[in-house]
Amino acid sequence: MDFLIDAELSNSTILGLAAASFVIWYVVTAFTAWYRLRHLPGPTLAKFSFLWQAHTIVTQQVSSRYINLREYGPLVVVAPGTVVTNDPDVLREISAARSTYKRSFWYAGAKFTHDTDSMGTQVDTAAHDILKAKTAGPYAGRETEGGLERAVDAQLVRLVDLIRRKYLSTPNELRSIDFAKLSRCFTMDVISGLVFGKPWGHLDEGEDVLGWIGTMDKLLPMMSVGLELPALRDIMIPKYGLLRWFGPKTSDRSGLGVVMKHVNETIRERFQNKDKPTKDMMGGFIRNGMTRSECEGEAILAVLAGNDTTASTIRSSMLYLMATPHAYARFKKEIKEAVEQGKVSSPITNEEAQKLPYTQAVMYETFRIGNAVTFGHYKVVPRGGDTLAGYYLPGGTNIGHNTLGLTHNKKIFGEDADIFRPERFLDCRADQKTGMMRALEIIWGGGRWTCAGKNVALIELNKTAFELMRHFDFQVVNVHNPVKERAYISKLHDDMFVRISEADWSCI
Ligand code: HEM
Repeated sequence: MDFLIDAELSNSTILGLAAASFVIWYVVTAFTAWYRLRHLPGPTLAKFSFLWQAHTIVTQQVSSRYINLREYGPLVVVAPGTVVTNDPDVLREISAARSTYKRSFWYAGAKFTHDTDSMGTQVDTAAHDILKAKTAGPYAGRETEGGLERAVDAQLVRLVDLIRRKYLSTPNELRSIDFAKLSRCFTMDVISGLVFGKPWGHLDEGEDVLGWIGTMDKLLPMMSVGLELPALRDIMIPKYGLLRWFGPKTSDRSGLGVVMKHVNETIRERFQNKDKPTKDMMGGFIRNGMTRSECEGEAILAVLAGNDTTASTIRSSMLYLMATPHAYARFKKEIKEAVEQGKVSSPITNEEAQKLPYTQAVMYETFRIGNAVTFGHYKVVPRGGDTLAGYYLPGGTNIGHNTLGLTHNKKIFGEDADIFRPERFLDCRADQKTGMMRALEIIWGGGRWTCAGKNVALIELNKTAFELMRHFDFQVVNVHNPVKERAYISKLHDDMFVRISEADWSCI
């Protein structure tokens, strides 16, 4: 009996000791984190705890809170040992070609499988650079039949055709369509067509054929919280972490596993038929010596990074145009004149689009205010520390993009930075325009970390709004709730119902 009481006592003593150790550990680490960055501004809770970020994401306050961080200045503490900036010069400096900043472990948190790293999740700089070099040609369109532009054009033609077939409204019939989904179908077929030479078929009938869209809607919120909490990353990502047991698998009946299975089977066939080279990105990856597992990782990354980012910007362009009558009319007028004067092909070429001032202003204003990326992409301050924007940052500090803050930075974009006004790129001094363009440029990341799909995205953005407005007119169906937006590490949209009708030029 005495023996049992002793055992109970010692068990509760052990529990008590463990709890006390945890509290001491937490207090010491929280104090140390605060002490190291005590000279920097930021929300008080964020200086001691990751709760500020977790709360921001879970309560859907990413957009408002990250934009309002501008009140604190260029560098703001958002979590222990973690700073974000809305200053494009700081971002340019840390990502410059010769910079010694490395990626933080945050990037590894975006892994879907424990044993595959892609260029997007690889935190070792040398290993990242090797993958970047092997994928550079394919991403530049050097391996694509007819080049990147022809591949985008093919999907644009299918998008216009799908709208004519299924979604065109007339005075006698309202065919309301969720443009949030339609825009994702378009970018999904662009990227799958580029990677595999044949689109997955989202634009055949406007359906989420592999279930990717629905899966990402569920996964992104969890992924966004997981990325920001180091403790969670530490139990998920390592070799024997939870991802190994609970991550998506090709044997799954739904979700990401289904897409992975499809991707992996296509790649297996490619490797079995290596003697029959193909003119697409995957063919290029294989010719550049990438292993099967590397090809699998890069294919999923391309779909992940290349789908909703661009789709989100495209639907923002349509939404902001519909909500801004003068911009809608002015854009239409430029389209009408360009077509009548024979200045543009069908579809418009990238080069032609770049010569149309208002088309460019709409594109850049949408890229600014409707950008899909919000914050993150942390790099680590090298040992010895660094001084940025006048603040000393100790070595080991994570510093990341506050893209929302940057795109709403009033010092760069003007006092009315919170509204959509394409004219800001036209009615301004040359130096102001240069400042705005330089700020937008770093949204893609800089140096070795620059977005690999930037050229693809810019081609899509240059053409899509122009072609849609050339053929059709758009109207918001639900004016009280035009769209449901959720912001995580990137933005998600649902229920953006629009009425699309044949373009009516009589009032332009
Ligand atoms: C509006 C559209 C897009 C935006 C705003 C965007 C933005 C970004 C950003 C901020 C990064 C990370 C930079 C960093 O780590 O510092 C990135 C990386 C990446 N993006 Fe994009 N992106 C877009 C479209 C695309 C498209 C269409 C593709 C594919 C065709 C793509 C493929 C990638 C890849 C593969 C990476 C990883 C690059 C690396 O690890 O070096 N992105 N993108």
